[in-house]
Amino acid sequence: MHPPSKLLVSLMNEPSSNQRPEVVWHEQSVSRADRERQLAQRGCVIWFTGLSGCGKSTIANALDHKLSQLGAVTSLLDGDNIRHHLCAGPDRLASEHGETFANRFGLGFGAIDREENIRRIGAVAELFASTGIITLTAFVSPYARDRQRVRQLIESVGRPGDFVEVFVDTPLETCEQRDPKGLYKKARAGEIQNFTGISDPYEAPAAPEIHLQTADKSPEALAIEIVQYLKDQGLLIREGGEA
Ligand SMILES: Nc1ncnc2c1ncn2[C@@H]1O[C@H](COP(=O)(O)OS(=O)(=O)O)[C@@H](OP(=O)(O)O)[C@H]1O
Ligand SMILES: Nc1ncnc2c1ncn2[C@@H]1O[C@H](COP(=O)(O)OP(=O)(O)O)[C@@H](O)[C@H]1O
Repeated sequence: MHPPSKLLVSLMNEPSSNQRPEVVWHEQSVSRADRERQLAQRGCVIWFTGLSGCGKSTIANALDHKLSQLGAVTSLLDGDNIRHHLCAGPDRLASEHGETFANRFGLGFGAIDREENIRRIGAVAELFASTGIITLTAFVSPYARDRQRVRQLIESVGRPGDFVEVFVDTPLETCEQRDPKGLYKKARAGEIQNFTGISDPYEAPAAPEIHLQTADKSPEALAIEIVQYLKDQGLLIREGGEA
């Protein structure tokens, strides 16, 4: 009886598909604590949520600037911008990737598309926070369950308090008066479907870490409220600079 050939032995030892080990997590030699020590700050996610036009991007930008002045290392992920690439819609994907791919991976504004949008950016924000970066995210993120899932991810990988939900509480009437992109007008005219606040729901946070009452307050003043919270919570280890 000839011994089995080397090829046969290797095939016999090849794990079958249902035995293939799960995706394995690789520990890194540089820890989160190492990175945060180097940056002299705690990685965290500052999650802005609110209606379109409520001031998320403006306030997040003002906060980003103030944190930068304090020497903090930050990143700002903005819904509109992210929907150009990572979470692009089918229209943006079709020419490069084809209709099938675009319809499968392109994101619109239906509930399940928003769920995926927030899931993706929550995962990206976790990667940033785990490298010690103070990560600002500005997304309508209208569904409480989607935001809660991101909170659970961030705080399970890090610790409670690493997810700071900022409710930018601007009344719908004010947002509609502002309407900087003319979207409310189009939504009222039925030209846009699933528009948050008009033809789609917005679930206000029940217990956000920061509830910004924006009426008669400048973006700068609102950003300072957030800086103060971060200092009070010990998330801004580094001091100095004008907040
Ligand atoms: N149907 C509908 N509903 C809400 N918003 C809409 C819609 N269509 C386009 N836009 C523009 O897209 C921006 C919201 O994208 P987000 O990724 O933040 O939305 S979500 O978190 O997935 O709900 C949002 O940007 P901001 O105005 O800066 O919030 C809108 O300008
Ligand atoms: N605190 C504020 N006071 C007055 N206007 C504001 C304030 N915050 C934002 N705005 C204005 O409201 C409009 C929408 O702001 P934006 O940051 O784009 O909102 P969002 O990102 O939530 O859609 C912009 O024209 C902006 O200049």
